[in-house]
Amino acid sequence: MSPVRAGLDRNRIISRREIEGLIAQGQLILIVEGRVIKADAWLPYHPGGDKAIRHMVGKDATDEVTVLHSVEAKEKAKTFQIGRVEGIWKNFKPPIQGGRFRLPGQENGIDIQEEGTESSDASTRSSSPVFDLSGDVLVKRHTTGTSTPLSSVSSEELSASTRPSFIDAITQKEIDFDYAKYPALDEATQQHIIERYRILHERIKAEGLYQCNYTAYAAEMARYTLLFSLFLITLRAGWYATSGIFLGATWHQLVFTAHDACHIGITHNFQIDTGIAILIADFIGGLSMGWWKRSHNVHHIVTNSPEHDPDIQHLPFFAVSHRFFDSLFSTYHNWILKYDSFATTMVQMQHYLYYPILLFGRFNLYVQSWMFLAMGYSPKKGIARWHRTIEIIGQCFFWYWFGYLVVYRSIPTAWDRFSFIMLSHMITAPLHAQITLSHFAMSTADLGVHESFPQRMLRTTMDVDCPQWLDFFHGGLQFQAIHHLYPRIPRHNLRRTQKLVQAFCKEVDIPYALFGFVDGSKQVIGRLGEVGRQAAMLAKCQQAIVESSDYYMH
Ligand code: HEM
Repeated sequence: MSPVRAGLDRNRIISRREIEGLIAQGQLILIVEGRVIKADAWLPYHPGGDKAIRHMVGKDATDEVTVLHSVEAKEKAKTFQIGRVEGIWKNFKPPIQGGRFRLPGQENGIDIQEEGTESSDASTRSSSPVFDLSGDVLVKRHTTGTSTPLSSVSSEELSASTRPSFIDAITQKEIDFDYAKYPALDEATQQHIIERYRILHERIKAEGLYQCNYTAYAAEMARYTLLFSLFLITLRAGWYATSGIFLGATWHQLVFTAHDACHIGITHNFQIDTGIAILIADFIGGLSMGWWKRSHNVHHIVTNSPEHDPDIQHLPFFAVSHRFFDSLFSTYHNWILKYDSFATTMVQMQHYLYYPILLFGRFNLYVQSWMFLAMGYSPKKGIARWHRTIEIIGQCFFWYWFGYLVVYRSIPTAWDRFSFIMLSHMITAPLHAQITLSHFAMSTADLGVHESFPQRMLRTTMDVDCPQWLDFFHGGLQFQAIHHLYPRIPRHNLRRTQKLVQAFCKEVDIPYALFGFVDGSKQVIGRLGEVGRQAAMLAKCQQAIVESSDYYMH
């Protein structure tokens, strides 16, 4: 890797137009604390993956880079500095998100894209529908308030109407989120939020909240050891179903520590924490730490964005926004999330299928892990280059002890093996519920590139209220909003940090979403039900169109 070339004046002021030109040429330019960073040479080495950087191109990435990195990593980013910018940087929309940029000398033609995606829930709300449903009948609504049944609409008008106009009609009234509750997106307001957020970060550091509570981890270890021992004892005793439950409970609990370690939130040493994460995820759990990091890092940066966040891309089973009806292109998977007839059927029933599907969530994670390792997505250079090899060894180890020694050798009958496998995997379902709970009911709108990082995190993430003695069950994931604001704070300090964040939210007037587990679950089921209802209406509309075309054709 060659950082920036020798003799370059790193403090040269680079104009906005010049930066636009560099990005148009395909360079990975981002801004960190007024420094212009060119990350091209670093990309193959980056432990955070390529997409994390690509989503920051053209943007001020100061807050994302600060909270996702160690101090040393942030210092390293400075070695890729090619210049500086003056004043407050106005974000471009990154190319990966559809931003368009003019090459040098290409002054006319394409407009600078700096306002962000317009295909949001918010923009959908503002467009006026042409068609609507009156009961089960598709009608054309007139501005006068009257409506005409579909059978009276001319065939030209029907064929001219596009699919999105139906989606608009259907989703017009179903938008759940009250955006007026959030601060305005003008520069002064957002800068104020950013300023207070950074001050809060300094306070968090000063109060020692980044220091890991190792005693709390000793208690965690004792719990894991107890659960794992109970799994072995009951297995030995021939109580296979009970044994499966204890193994599942061990996995369920261990995942929380893997999550902490993946965020380098235990020792804060990249290699040690990654080693802990690989031990738990691959060797003990059979899941790929690298797969999880790759998707989770992106999730932290583009939280709840239907096109970009893999954590809400669950078609054909779930759609948390009507925008999925448009068969979106996933920039994470690099494929189209097809909203086909199977998805149409599943999404209409998604609020009933939510919990049953979650029971099988862990099986999906194996598939994702193997795909990740087979594709060789881990960085091949730099500090993370050894991950893939050790993860493949971990997978072999897991299938040896779990698949061969436990399931094949220790359990005698096919039925006992089946019930052991199902129970051990299904018992981890609360974890999947917990992960989805924090985001599924929250906003999925794209409010553009001028929304600050803290506001976006708080708009897209909810916390779960629970008594302190139950913290072990939620494993820190109940403080998801706090965690999204400061992902590397050790888990056992999140409850203390919550108080500070609540005060910050009051100060900057951003609502802090906090629900009990039951209420939060109701919110999620409600959202899934609402989108499911929209899916049913869309299906009816499409059916009506097909029937009316037949009518006109004959
Ligand atoms: C040239 C610029 C960059 C450099 C030199 C850099 C360097 C590093 C390094 C050394 C690590 C290892 C963990 C650590 O020590 O903290 C890391 C991890 C990470 N980086 Fe960057 N980074 C850069 C840009 C970015 C950007 C723009 C983002 C997106 C916001 C990003 C997101 C991440 C994430 C999410 C991780 C965690 C990786 C993991 O899963 O362990 N990085 N980066």
